[in-house]
Amino acid sequence: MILVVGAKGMLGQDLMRVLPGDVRGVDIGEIDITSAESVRRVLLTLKPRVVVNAAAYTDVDGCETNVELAMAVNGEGVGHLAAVTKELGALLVQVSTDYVFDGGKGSACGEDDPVNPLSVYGRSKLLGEENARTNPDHLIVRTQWLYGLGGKNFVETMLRLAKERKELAVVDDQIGSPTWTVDLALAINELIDNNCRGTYHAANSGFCSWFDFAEAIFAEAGIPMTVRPQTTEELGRPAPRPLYSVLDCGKLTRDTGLVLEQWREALKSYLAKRREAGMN
Ligand SMILES: NC(=O)C1=CN([C@@H]2O[C@H](COP(=O)(O)OP(=O)(O)OC[C@H]3O[C@@H](n4cnc5c(N)ncnc54)[C@H](O)[C@@H]3O)[C@@H](O)[C@H]2O)C=CC1
Repeated sequence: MILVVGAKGMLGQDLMRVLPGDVRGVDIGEIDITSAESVRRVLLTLKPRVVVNAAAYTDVDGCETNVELAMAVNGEGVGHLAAVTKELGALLVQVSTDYVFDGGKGSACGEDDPVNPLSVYGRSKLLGEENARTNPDHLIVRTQWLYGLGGKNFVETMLRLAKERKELAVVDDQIGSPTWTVDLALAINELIDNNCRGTYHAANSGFCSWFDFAEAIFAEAGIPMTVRPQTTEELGRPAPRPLYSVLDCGKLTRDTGLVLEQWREALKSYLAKRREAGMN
């Protein structure tokens, strides 16, 4: 059985839809990964063959002021999962982030590039990676700029703001790859299926700035909107972000044969799914 932890989150919901076979999901209410006792109880009862951890404290700016919570969920919580999966002889799949990098390289980051997180969130996720590795049977999947049904994300924020405004300022000096949670779930499935172990990058192909992404969202959704470029400094968010954090996903392709679709194609598929689901 595959157990998805954080099954009610944005990625968790798509993992539940995409992963084949006997899949169970747990989230807050049934498990609290910050508690070693809770993790032990749930995992020893269910005895999964694979645990995919999509649970996290994902409020990047919130992490700056809630350091203890960030470390407990994103760091130590993964340690509890690693200890019990190791005891069970189960694979632990840990979802991580481009924010473990500082974005200073200026070209796509490979799995073995040096890490240097700029934010509390990035540091907490890096601790999660280190803790995941205490189970030798682990898979760490770094991804970025996620959007999906049933989650707070940039696409939904843009579409909501479009109902209130005719003009928006969007950051144009952060570069990355917008990634649809369905495509990430497919990549995680391929990695598990191909018995891959260790660290992998998985994101939709191509890259852009948040500004480019906003323009694409409005163009594909057929919404007239004036988008103005803005710098990260002008926006002034609490947590520093890497400026160039494109992930090199070549290892994923070499080891599984999978190339994730171009980000703009994925965006079109997502917008079509939203329409099918009756969202506007
Ligand atoms: N959203 C994004 O743009 C990115 C997300 N990631 C990573 O991808 C993964 C999935 O992210 P999202 O789906 O956006 O997250 P989300 O915020 O939508 O969902 C997280 C889930 O974790 C659960 N959770 C929180 N604390 C918990 C605890 N103590 N015990 C058990 N469950 C708990 C929440 O109830 C929620 O259902 C996370 O590991 C995140 O760090 C990586 C890169 C970018």
